[in-house]
This record gives sequence, C-alpha cells and structure tokens, in this order.
Amino acid sequence: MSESDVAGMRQALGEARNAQLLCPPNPAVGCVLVLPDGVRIAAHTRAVGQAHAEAAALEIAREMGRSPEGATAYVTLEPCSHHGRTPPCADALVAARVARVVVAVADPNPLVAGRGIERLRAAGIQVDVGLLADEARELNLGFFSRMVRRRPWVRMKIAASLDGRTALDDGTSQWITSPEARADGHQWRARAGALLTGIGTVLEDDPRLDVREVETPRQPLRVVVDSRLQTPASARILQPPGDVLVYAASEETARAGPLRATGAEVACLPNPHGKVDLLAMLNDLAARGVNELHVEAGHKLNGSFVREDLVDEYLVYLAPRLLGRGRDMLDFGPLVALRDAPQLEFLEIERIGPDLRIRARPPGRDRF
Ligand SMILES: NC(=O)C1=CN([C@@H]2O[C@H](COP(=O)(O)OP(=O)(O)OC[C@H]3O[C@@H](n4cnc5c(N)ncnc54)[C@H](OP(=O)(O)O)[C@@H]3O)[C@@H](O)[C@H]2O)C=CC1
Ligand SMILES: Nc1c(N[C@@H]2O[C@H](COP(=O)(O)O)[C@@H](O)[C@H]2O)[nH]c(=O)[nH]c1=O
Repeated sequence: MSESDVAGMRQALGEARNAQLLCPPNPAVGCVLVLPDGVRIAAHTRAVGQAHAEAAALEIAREMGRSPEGATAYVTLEPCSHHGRTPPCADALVAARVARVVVAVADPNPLVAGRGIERLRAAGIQVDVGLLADEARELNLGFFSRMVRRRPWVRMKIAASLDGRTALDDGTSQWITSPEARADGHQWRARAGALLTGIGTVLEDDPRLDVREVETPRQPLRVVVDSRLQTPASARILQPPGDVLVYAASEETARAGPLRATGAEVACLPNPHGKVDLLAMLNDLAARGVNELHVEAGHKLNGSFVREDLVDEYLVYLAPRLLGRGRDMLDFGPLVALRDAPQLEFLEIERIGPDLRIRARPPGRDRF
C-alpha cells in the first residue's frame, strides 16, 4: 500500500474518532472517499439508526453533485453486509461503482465477519484489508470486546493521592484531584456505554455519575451494584438525565418497588456469596449493547473486579498530595507471594493540570 493509502486511512481514523461519543452501541467508523480527480470526501458514523460512515460519505458526494464512480474508499471497519437499522453499506458502495475499497480491519461480529468484503469482491471491486488495523481496532476496542468476548471493555477510573488514598477514613473524598483532572474524567465517562458504581459510593458520596463537564450528544446508562437494594429513592444517581439500572442479589419487592417507581430498572444476578455476580452482570450489559463500561466505585467493589480479573484498563489520576491513612484504591488480597501480584503495563502517562493520568492494562489484555 502506498503513502497516499496511509494518508487516506489516517484521515478516516480521524473521522472515526470524531464519532466516538455519538454512536455507541454502534462502532465509531470513518470513511474517506477519494474521487478520481483527487477530491476527498470524509464522513463518520452518525447517531444510532442514522447513516453509517460509508452511506454518509456517499450522501455528501450526492449533495456536492459528484459521482463516486471510480473512487477509492478508505474505511476503518469492514462495510456491513446486513440489513440492520440501515441498509448494507457494502451494497451502497457497489451501487456507487467505487473502484477500490481499503479496509483497516474486518468486522469482529462472528455472524457477519468477512461478508462485506466478499460482497464487494464479488462485485469486482478491489478490496485491500489490514491497513493501520491495530489503530482501527483500538478505536473500537469496546465493540470488539462485546462482539468477541460477549462483555464490555472494562475501564476502571480511580482518583487518588500520590500515596494511593481514595478517601479519608471517614469517607470524605471530594475533591482529591484537580478540576482539570475531573473534567478529563468526564471525557472518558462520555465515551462509555455505561457508568458503574457501588452502593457504598452511592451512600457516602451520593454521586450524580453523569456527563456534565464536557459536551455530549448522549448520556450513558448509569449502573449501581447494590446486592440488598439499599439505594434510597432520593439518591441523585436516580435523577435525570439518562437511564438507571440497579443490579441486586435478591429482588426483595419491598425495596425494589420504590426504586422502580423512580423509573430505575432492577435486575437480579446473585452470586453464591449473596452479592452481585459481576461476570454475569458484564454479560448482561454486553447483551444490552454496552461496549465500554466505565467503573467509578470504591475500594470494595473495585477489589472484587480485580479479584475476578475483570478489569481491562486502569485510568488512574494521581494528585500531588498525601492523605496518609484512609481508603485504598483496591481491596483485594492479601497476597501470599509477590509473584501472585497482578502484573500491568503502562500504556500512557500524561500530565493533566497539576495531576498525573496513568493508563495501564494487564499485558496482552487487548488481544482477544
Ligand atoms: N477517589 C475515588 O476515585 C473514589 C472514591 N470513592 C470513595 O469510596 C468510598 C466508598 O467505598 P466502598 O464502600 O468500597 O463502596 P463501593 O462503591 O465499592 O461499594 C461497595 C459495595 O458494593 C456492594 N457489592 C455488591 N456486589 C458486590 C461484589 N460482587 N463485590 C463487591 N461489592 C459488591 C457491597 O455492598 P452490598 O453487599 O450491600 O451490596 C459493597 O459493600 C467512599 O468514601 C467514596 O468517597 C468512591 C468512588 C471513587
Ligand atoms: N473524589 C474524586 C472523584 N470521585 C468520584 O466522583 C464521583 C462523584 O461523581 P459526580 O457526582 O458525578 O461528580 C464520586 O462518587 C467518585 O466516584 N473523582 C475525581 O475525579 N476526583 C476526585 O477527587
């Protein structure tokens, strides 16, 4: 593939990034059409139920009065071949008589993988697959996770002091990190399909757990893990905007009734210890279309996620202050030997205002 192919795909990836807040549960896809005279038309997936990237680019070409015939299309994900909420993009590209399609990565959905590419090739279109595939996959890691593993990509956000405390002993935690770091945290909230916390945090912090600090076209689903349904009907997390889902270990109707009356959904997924079954919950969230799950809970629930090896990525904000005694980040262990310590790799370390943002993953975690 040539330098201009790489440039075309880079532009398509940039387009896809612009769709990341907008289109969940659909993947964020970018498409760049390069017409035979070199004119470029770029588009990305629109909101759910509206045009996919390829259809959006073809529509722009039509509006410009330009024919896409003979064009090269750069797409960050294999064009779809099935009738979902919109018609198949592979058919639209065939009907538009494009000459060549460059695909970054094949669709991970086992039911449709490869079919779009086959459809294009069967129509005589040249199809090249695999350009900047890792970047394209990374951009939609949540969608890949839901399709392949049947669970969301779990990103755990923790805000702590440099000595690793997330609250004082009495539970006071607002605020440890700076306004800049908190706004950055909202950017990560905004791209998630769901935001999750535990009943301990609901009772101590009464969080809203919505997206306020950045502009967003959509509010994620808010999820509370609350085995015994202790969430008070007055909790701020139950207020608008957006939907709320409470996972319990027993559906005690006396407690579930008032919660449901607020509009929240209550789902019962017990584990053998009388708590919420976290893996079953992840499967359920995936079935509901959640690609990325943003966890913002206290040390107990965070610890359970780690113990069950369910965290795919850590998003840790460290403030340059010391709290001494107080709540930890993660309540798990004690480990009997250092070799048993879960191993991570740093992915990225950034300065956000006065704080540090560290992203880390278990090695090879994104290879599924
Ligand atoms: N700085 C930060 O980043 C953050 C700090 N915090 C701070 O954390 C503190 C609250 O921490 P914590 O009490 O640990 O709250 P959590 O949010 O971790 O909630 C813990 C509760 O979740 C319930 N739960 C249900 N199922 C499970 C399961 N499978 N595994 C574990 N827990 C389960 C348990 O209660 P039950 O059995 O009744 O269901 C448990 O007590 C507050 O002080 C808050 O300010 C909170 C969030 C972020
Ligand atoms: N203390 C602390 C955080 N705490 C997290 O933010 C939640 C409050 O959310 P909301 O009500 O939507 O503003 C709280 O329950 C906890 O999960 N976050 C941070 O970025 N920095 C901080 O210092």
